[in-house]
Amino acid sequence: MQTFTQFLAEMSVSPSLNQLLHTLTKTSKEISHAVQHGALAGVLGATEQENVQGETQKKLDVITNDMLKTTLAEDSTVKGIASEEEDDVVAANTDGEFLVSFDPLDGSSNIDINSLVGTIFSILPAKDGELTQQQFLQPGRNQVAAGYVLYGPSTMLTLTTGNGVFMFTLCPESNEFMLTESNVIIPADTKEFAINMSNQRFWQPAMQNYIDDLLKGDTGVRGKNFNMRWIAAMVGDVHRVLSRGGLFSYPTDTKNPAKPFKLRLMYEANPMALLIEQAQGKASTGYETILDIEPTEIHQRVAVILGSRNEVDACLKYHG
Ligand SMILES: O=P(O)(O)OC[C@H]1O[C@](O)(COP(=O)(O)O)[C@@H](O)[C@@H]1O
Ligand SMILES: [Mg+2]
Ligand SMILES: [Mg+2]
Repeated sequence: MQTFTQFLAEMSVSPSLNQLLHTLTKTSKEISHAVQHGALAGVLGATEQENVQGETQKKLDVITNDMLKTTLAEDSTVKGIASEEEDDVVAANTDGEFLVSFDPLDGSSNIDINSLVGTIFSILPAKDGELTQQQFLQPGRNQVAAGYVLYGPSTMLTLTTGNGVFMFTLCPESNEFMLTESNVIIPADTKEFAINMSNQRFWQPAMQNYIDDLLKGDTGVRGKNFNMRWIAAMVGDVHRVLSRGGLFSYPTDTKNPAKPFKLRLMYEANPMALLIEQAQGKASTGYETILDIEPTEIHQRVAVILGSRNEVDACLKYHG
């Protein structure tokens, strides 16, 4: 079984990307350790603060954000950082080649119930000149690498550098990520979907009609029964889709008219969309391919429909 270091050498990624990916994985091992200690370390529960998006920060949101921010700022390949938990972009090294966007702890509402959480990251090429938000506003198609680390029964890293999707499992004895799945391919068809059904009445008619037909099962136009799963952590739901297929969606809704979308483009939708496309799946907003969106703001939100390509196409037909 290959170690992560051996894998990167074989993939012949550039020395700078190799260095950055090692920084990210090293920090993720430390996060995994912090998450595992949970209540023992007194890191569960909320802080008194809100992030720029008006969400109450969990203690571990702040701790994991600081861990990644510190190690990435010390990495000479990193020019700037954008995080869910930072109002603005953070400058690192003037000559750095990369911009790193991340969700330090995805699914953080799961942390207090000892359920799945993860770290999502996206790496973009840096441009010349001063570090501003503008540098980050590149379509997801430009990502040089993307992935996530899932802190579950095993800690797993899922990575693409644009040449397929690879999964690694953290060995508790050696503390090394070991390659456990190569060239992950999502089955084109599925009988499983993931959506927060409690928002049903707030969706657009297209999504209401699509889900209605899934629920009718073999008595409806789809002619087959579907199962439903919802982990409430995108990282967990996308990991299941990559592992056995499925459709995952957080669609447009009118629950809070000021916030029609929930998931963030730069550090949730884009990295997951790259992994999904690299595994031969599909990722759309319903009207636009996620990786082709020209971002206008680092914290912007988008509707997300992703997974098994034939099922995503079936859903898109309802969107006209
Ligand atoms: O609470 P809901 O509506 O089920 O939403 C769950 C979604 O929110 C998120 O948790 C948002 O992520 P954060 O925990 O990083 O804010 C997604 O991971 C997940 O898909
Ligand atoms: Mg998140
Ligand atoms: Mg988060």
